[in-house]
Amino acid sequence: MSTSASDASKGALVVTAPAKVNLYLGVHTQRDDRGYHRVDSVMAATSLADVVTLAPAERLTVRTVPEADFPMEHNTAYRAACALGEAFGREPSFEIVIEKHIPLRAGLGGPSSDAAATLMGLCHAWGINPRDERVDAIARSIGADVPFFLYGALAYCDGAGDRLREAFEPLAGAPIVLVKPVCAGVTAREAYEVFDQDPPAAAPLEPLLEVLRAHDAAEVPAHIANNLAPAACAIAPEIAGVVSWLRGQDGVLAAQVTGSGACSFALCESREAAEHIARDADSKCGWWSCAATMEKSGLSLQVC
Ligand SMILES: C[C@@](CO)(OP(=O)(O)O)[C@H](O)COP(=O)(O)OP(=O)(O)OC[C@H]1O[C@@H](n2ccc(N)nc2=O)[C@H](O)[C@@H]1O
Ligand SMILES: Nc1ncnc2c1ncn2[C@@H]1O[C@H](COP(=O)(O)OP(=O)(O)O)[C@@H](O)[C@H]1O
Repeated sequence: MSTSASDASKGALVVTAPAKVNLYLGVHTQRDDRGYHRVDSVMAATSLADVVTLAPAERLTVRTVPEADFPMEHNTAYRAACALGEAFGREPSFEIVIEKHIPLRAGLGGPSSDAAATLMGLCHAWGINPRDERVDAIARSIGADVPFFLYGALAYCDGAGDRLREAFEPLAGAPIVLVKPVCAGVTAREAYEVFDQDPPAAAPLEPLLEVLRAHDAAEVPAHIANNLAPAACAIAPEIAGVVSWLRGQDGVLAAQVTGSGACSFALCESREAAEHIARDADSKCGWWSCAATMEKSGLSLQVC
């Protein structure tokens, strides 16, 4: 008989793994040694989250609920556990169960957040400082966005998007709505490939950084930008329809594709507006949607 996520949580570590939105994404044409693009990325953790439970077991297993359409060995949580075990000479003998709430191929950073949650859980179990530079190196080897989730809730990262440049006081509680059209989704790899065919210039970054340094929430919507969005829309044209629909809704301050899509987000005037838009996106358009807020912290760990 298979165990449910709640059975597996007894005597375990439970890590809340938030989704992110890119308040700003500026992709540049320069690449690093791995072929990764240089990016400027401002990411914010949200209240939408996966739940990653790690329970001691005879061997490493990773299971998602609902079940994933790809092998366990490809799961970022599995790869993170193997890499950390190898680096620190430990056997990652844990049953890891990921309750998935963050949609796949959405630009919401689910795979990265799950990997970061796994690293945080194992660091706790093994008495490793998550700020250890070996942990940071493993994080960025799993995915460019993984370090962000280990850093906090609102941060500017550069390099491949994997190097913390500046952390800001979070815009905690700011209402947002997430909307994803019905489509197969967009992977980061596909979006960067299409970007290379005709790279649009990045929007100015500094105005948003200044507004975040001043914690001037009212000015944030004016500076939301993403020059990977045209590539995402070329791959899944439904995304452009979602963004323009969001921009036409009452109570929307700004709307943009998050990361490589296929999800978009809108900053809203109020929670009521975000909830109303989420309901309409679902009932009138048949899209996946979620009213959420920006979070005051990133990953959070509980010992059960
Ligand atoms: C686009 C962004 C924006 O935050 O996120 P998502 O939309 O995926 O959430 C990130 O740059 C994605 O980060 P992440 O999803 O961790 O990417 P990875 O798994 O490391 O990389 C997947 C593939 O994307 C491309 N890639 C990624 C990052 C980068 N700076 N340049 C790239 O060219 C590479 O082809 C790489 O093989
Ligand atoms: N824990 C995980 N959660 C979701 N997807 C994962 C996970 N581990 C690996 N993947 C793989 O990552 C792919 C999505 O990657 P990507 O598009 O870069 O992420 P995002 O959802 O942030 O846009 C999925 O199609 C899946 O094959």
